[in-house]
Amino acid sequence: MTVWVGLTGGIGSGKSAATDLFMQQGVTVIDADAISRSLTSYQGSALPAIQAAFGDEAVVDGRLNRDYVRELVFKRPEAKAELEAILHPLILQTIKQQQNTISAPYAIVDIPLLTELPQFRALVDRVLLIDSPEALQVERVMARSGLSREQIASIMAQQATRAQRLAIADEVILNHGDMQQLQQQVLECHKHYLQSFGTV
Ligand SMILES: CC(C)(COP(=O)(O)OP(=O)(O)OC[C@H]1O[C@@H](n2cnc3c(N)ncnc32)[C@H](O)[C@@H]1O)[C@@H](O)C(=O)NCCC(=O)NCCS
Ligand SMILES: Nc1ncnc2c1ncn2[C@@H]1O[C@H](COP(=O)(O)OP(=O)(O)OP(=O)(O)O)[C@@H](O)[C@H]1O
Repeated sequence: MTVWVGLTGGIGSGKSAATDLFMQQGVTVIDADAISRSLTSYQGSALPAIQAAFGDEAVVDGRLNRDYVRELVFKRPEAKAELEAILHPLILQTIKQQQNTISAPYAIVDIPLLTELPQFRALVDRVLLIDSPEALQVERVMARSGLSREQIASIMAQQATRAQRLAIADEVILNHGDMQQLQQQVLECHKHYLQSFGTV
């Protein structure tokens, strides 16, 4: 029986950086965000419903017009709820299908909105939080993407707070240093999971 670790954290907290490091140790990672992207990539199965809900501008050249939809959903909570009602059941179903193909002492599901969405919590046995000071989240996302400080703030306002995430976490990696410090914490956490759940 695989022990499922739900890895979560806010925008720019370092989830991808941490999952890359777990994968380097041979740990299997299911990525909810990658599933969401494949559902909305070229001819993705969620696109007809999204086009029906948001209009022709939402789908361009057979794929999701992410700039257009991002503007809509992070400005209007009812639009966000509508997009989530289309995507989340499909993401949930795909994660379950992928979980059924994996056998390991432990494996990870990277779910950015684990704190916000109880239906996703049911997929995992424990929660690993990648925690980062909010100011650092903003700096990292600004350095990585073309998003403005205001756009990042409006996304963060719609995500759980640090305190809410800490309240559901079984393990916490505080990602406030350099990559080497993150790597060291990932290795310690991996060792702890292997000691607790068996060897890979
Ligand atoms: C709104 C969309 C089109 C924007 O796409 P874009 O490529 O610009 O951004 P990206 O997906 O990288 O998300 C940017 C940041 O917003 C956060 N975010 C994404 N969706 C949500 C949401 N529903 N609620 C709160 N934060 C969200 C992400 O965690 C990320 O940190 C896209 O995020 C989307 O389809 N979201 C709905 C699906 C979803 O809920 N995914 C999140 C976890 S499975
Ligand atoms: N400890 C660190 N030291 C230096 N840079 C880091 C560190 N952790 C993460 N970063 C950088 O910060 C940015 C955000 O990290 P990452 O993409 O892993 O976050 P994320 O939580 O997956 O973000 P999102 O929710 O937006 O997908 C990336 O450019 C990453 O390389």
